[in-house]
Amino acid sequence: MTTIIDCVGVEKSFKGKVAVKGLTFQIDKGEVVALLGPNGAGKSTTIQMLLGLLEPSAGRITISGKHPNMKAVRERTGVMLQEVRLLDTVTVKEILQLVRGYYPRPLSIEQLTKLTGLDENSLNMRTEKLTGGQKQRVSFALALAGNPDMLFLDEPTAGMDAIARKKFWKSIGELAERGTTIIFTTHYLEEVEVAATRVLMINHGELMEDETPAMMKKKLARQRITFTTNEPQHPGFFQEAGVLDVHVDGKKVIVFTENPDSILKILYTLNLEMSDVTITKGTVEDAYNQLTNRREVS
Ligand SMILES: Nc1ncnc2c1ncn2[C@@H]1O[C@H](COP(=O)(O)OP(=O)(O)OP(=O)(O)O)[C@@H](O)[C@H]1O
Repeated sequence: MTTIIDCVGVEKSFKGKVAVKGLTFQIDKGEVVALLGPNGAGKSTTIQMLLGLLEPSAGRITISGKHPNMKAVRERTGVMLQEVRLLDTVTVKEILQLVRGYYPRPLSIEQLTKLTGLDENSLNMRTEKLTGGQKQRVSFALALAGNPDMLFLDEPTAGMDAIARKKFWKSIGELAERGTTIIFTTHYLEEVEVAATRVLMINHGELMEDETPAMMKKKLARQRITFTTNEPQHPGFFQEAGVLDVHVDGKKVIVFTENPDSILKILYTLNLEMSDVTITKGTVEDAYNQLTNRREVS
């Protein structure tokens, strides 16, 4: 594995207020990394430091051994930041051509439209006439214009409709298959399951977890056994070892456990009438909520 991003003991304070604390991680070529954390956790600040737009107050960031704002690094980097600002009075095609011109080996306009879903009609539109969704596509096309081998995406799908988001992650998948290294933030946790190979979880500016989405789910997510019964308060639901929590709502019971198979066997031995039995696997969202709640409480 080739390390591309090396972040060692990175800190950032704004007027004495700490936004990022002692971040240390390495990212290898081809990884698709989700940077997760609640509002204000320090994700955007971290991305801006990785891009060389903000200088760390302490610590060191190198990209393939170089400072992030060196030309050789910027030429290989594509960026979508939260706020989309485009030059006015030019057409989409003109702005794409302009930006392509900065790079030694840009993608063609055809490749860009294919990856981003921009159509002929929007290529000829002036940027100030674009809808929010079209602006997002242009912003994505601008990020890809230089044929980057590293992509930084800060909440790239915020404000996209469901179809646009699907198309976006399909293209990200294609880029990942070609070996593009991708770092993104999102508040849509299902996107983490679809796209990420690794999750870096940040809270209060500190790195809390560094693992795959599957590990995160396995380690943290509780699974649910849901059923309906005439005896929802039966002590057996509450007392079995391996039962983490029980919610009762009328006749409906939800048993939370990490081991649904063995708990289900035990529930059947109680000889109750149980119907509508379902097992729901934990999601990254559940895992994330548990993790955040746990940290807030502790
Ligand atoms: N330019 C700035 N000046 C002062 N404080 C800042 C600045 N940028 C960020 N902060 C503060 O640093 C902390 C981390 O902010 P950051 O934007 O990195 O969080 P985030 O995880 O990206 O949040 P969100 O999910 O809301 O985008 C917050 O307390 C924020 O108010």
